Amino acid sequence: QCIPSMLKEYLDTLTTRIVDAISPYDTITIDEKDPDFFGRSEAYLTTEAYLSATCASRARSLRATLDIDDDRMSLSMDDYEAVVDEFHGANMCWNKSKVVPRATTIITEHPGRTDERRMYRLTFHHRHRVLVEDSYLPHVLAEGREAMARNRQRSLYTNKPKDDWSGDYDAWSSVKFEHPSTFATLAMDPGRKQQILDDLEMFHDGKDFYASVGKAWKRGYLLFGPPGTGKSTMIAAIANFLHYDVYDLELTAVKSNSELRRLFIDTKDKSIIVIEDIDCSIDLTGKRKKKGKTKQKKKDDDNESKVTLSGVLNFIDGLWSGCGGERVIVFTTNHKENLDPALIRRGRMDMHIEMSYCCFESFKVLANNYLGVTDHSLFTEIQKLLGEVNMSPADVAENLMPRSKKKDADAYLGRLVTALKEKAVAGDKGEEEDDSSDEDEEEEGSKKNDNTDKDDDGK
Ligand SMILES: Nc1ncnc2c1ncn2[C@@H]1O[C@H](COP(=O)(O)OP(=O)(O)OP(=O)(O)O)[C@@H](O)[C@H]1O
Ligand SMILES: [Mg+2]
Repeated sequence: QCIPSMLKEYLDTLTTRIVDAISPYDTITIDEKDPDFFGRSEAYLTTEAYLSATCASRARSLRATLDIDDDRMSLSMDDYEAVVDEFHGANMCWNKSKVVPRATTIITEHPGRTDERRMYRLTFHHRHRVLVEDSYLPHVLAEGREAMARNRQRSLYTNKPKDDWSGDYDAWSSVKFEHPSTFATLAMDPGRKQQILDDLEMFHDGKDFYASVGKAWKRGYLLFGPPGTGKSTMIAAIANFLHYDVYDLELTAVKSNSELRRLFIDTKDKSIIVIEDIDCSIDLTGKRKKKGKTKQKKKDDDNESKVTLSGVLNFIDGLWSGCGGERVIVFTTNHKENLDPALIRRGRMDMHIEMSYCCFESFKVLANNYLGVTDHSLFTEIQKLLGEVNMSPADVAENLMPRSKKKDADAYLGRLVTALKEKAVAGDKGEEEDDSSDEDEEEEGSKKNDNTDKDDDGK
């Protein structure tokens, strides 16, 4: 403290030069404070996330933090700890240190807040300099961002009516997204499920590919099928698989195309934008017959919403869709045939996924989910009945739902057999669930279909 600051600076510089001259190691420092903003630098947070996800647990002394709304503690290296990360045969040594200001002149209202500055310092051999700059640091950045995306609390957003918007970023309101559905618990044809997973993985890791072919980094999925076949459940499973936020767009509350554009611009990256029951949300086609419509639908039509088909098409893949990246757009409908072909052509809705009545493979997933049963003497009979009767996975699940803590598989499977038999006797092929008495030609497509893997591609 007695050394004048100019002399100290000179001594520091001299020391650094001497060390550089004799040491074979290079160092890179990543500072906690962002020089341009208050708050912590992105480089520091990303590095911390990378180290926590990869090698920080090897440190003996760890620091635990709990963010507001978080359910579990996150662990990172404690101050003055060091860990070694191996990358392509080279040792990357990470230290965490902190600088404590010599004298605290400001006493803040928050006693816990100090002017301490933490930093990560990466030390590596000089011969790995190119490797570090060209490969290791980009690797740390990419993996760190991925880890941050995995750890963050995800949200479910819904659009507010325009009158309630205030400020610049208030078009959406949100709650925590905590839906438990996953692809493991989703009942559908295993081959089709794998295709969807592969497609999602390709999309998720496809940033460079999309850039190389000059396409905006987004993908559209059309989920269609009768009620209770798992369309909404699939959306939650996709969100959990990709670790994305969900924007549930209520199209009937949007009054104009410009409002729609503004809503789109206000969505963040790594998100799924969902429009459920797109055919009921708005009359986009002009083709739908009016005679069988319910009162509610008629009222919606009378509202003369100014959102037009071209507005929605622009929203999906107009120029504006290029702002930001990593967006998945999902439409659901019970009646694919009512949608305008322009709306669902490939490039807009890239993959058409039919969710159909419960097949035996789907039933096995549900039996395992609900009863923990993978085989049973009633399975053969159930397989035969499911081949004859259309029952939605929602109805099958309801029959398998345990009514007490004691899971009596015999009783619940027996109940399902009875329900299937009753349906078979009634000659009910599932159409009673279909509220579309007004539809002109109802195709066979939405009827019994064990081959859930058929879509327009013939996939
Ligand atoms: N394929 C499925 N796998 C697992 N559970 C399912 C499946 N389909 C339906 N279920 C169960 O049935 C309930 C209703 O399903 P969901 O809301 O996903 O149907 P939907 O296809 O979106 O129906 P709607 O067309 O009426 O919106 C869910 O809560 C879920 O528990
Ligand atoms: Mg639904």
